[in-house]
Amino acid sequence: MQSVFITGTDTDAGKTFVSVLLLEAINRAGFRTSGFKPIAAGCEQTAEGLRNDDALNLQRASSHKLPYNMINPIALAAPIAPHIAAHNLGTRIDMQLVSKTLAALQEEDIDFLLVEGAGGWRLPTFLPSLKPLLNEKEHEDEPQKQPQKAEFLSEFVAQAKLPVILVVGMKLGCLNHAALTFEQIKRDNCELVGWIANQVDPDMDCYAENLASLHALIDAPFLAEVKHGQKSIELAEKTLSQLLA
Ligand SMILES: Nc1ncnc2c1ncn2[C@@H]1O[C@H](COP(=O)(O)OP(=O)(O)OP(=O)(O)O)[C@@H](O)[C@H]1O
Ligand SMILES: C[C@H](N)[C@H](N)CCCCCC(=O)O
Ligand SMILES: [Mg+2]
Repeated sequence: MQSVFITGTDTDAGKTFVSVLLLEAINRAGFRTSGFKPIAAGCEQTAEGLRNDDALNLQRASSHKLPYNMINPIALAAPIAPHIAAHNLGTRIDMQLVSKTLAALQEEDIDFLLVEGAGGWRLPTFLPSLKPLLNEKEHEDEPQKQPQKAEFLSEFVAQAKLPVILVVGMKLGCLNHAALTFEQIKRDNCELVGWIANQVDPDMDCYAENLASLHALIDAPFLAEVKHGQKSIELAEKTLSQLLA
């Protein structure tokens, strides 16, 4: 099975929009797919539990049907940075659960697992700098613990050796975001399968020049261009075999 991590130049770059089109294209080519949204912030309370739109969209677009908890193990209600949402609940993001769920998914009978990040590449999963949790006072007399270090979702991607696809949300500011993200993925020793230009802003000035500038900035294969409102994506044979290698 091939697993791929979808990152973006920012939140709202179109990771979910593009992921759904990718899953549908790979389904059409006859492969068994599943989406995975390990960490989702911004959920509705339902009778079944917390539900996130990204995870539901990925679940719907997957040809291999799995229970919600496997598609989205960390579901946080507040639509804010996930580590802050967790902190405000007096808890922290359980990355062990994320790793265990990934391992379980990789045991499933599927050809392609698409893992959608949250926000951009350097999404924090834990930061020690937030003010102490309310119940932390009880532990004041305990010996000082080891200083805690910042943790990022990109570390999980590197540890799991997930190849990465970068979705560039085509809007003003994306050149800087794309260049920084590209450079950091390389510095983190992750494999960049390629990048996708996603036209989130239908009225972007000088779209063609911005696209040409991205080609100059990102030294990785250009996989696809997704126009605003595009309903499906055609993947080149080469791209399909690269994704499913
Ligand atoms: N090519 C497109 N055409 C039309 N609408 C788009 C396109 N790409 C994204 N959008 C819309 O832009 C919004 C943000 O896209 P999306 O939710 O996919 O971003 P994201 O990167 O997944 O964000 P998050 O960090 O919350 O996961 C959504 O309303 C989505 O439907
Ligand atoms: C709530 C939002 N739609 C995303 N799910 C989370 C975006 C987190 C961004 C964190 C940050 O880099 O500032
Ligand atoms: Mg999304």
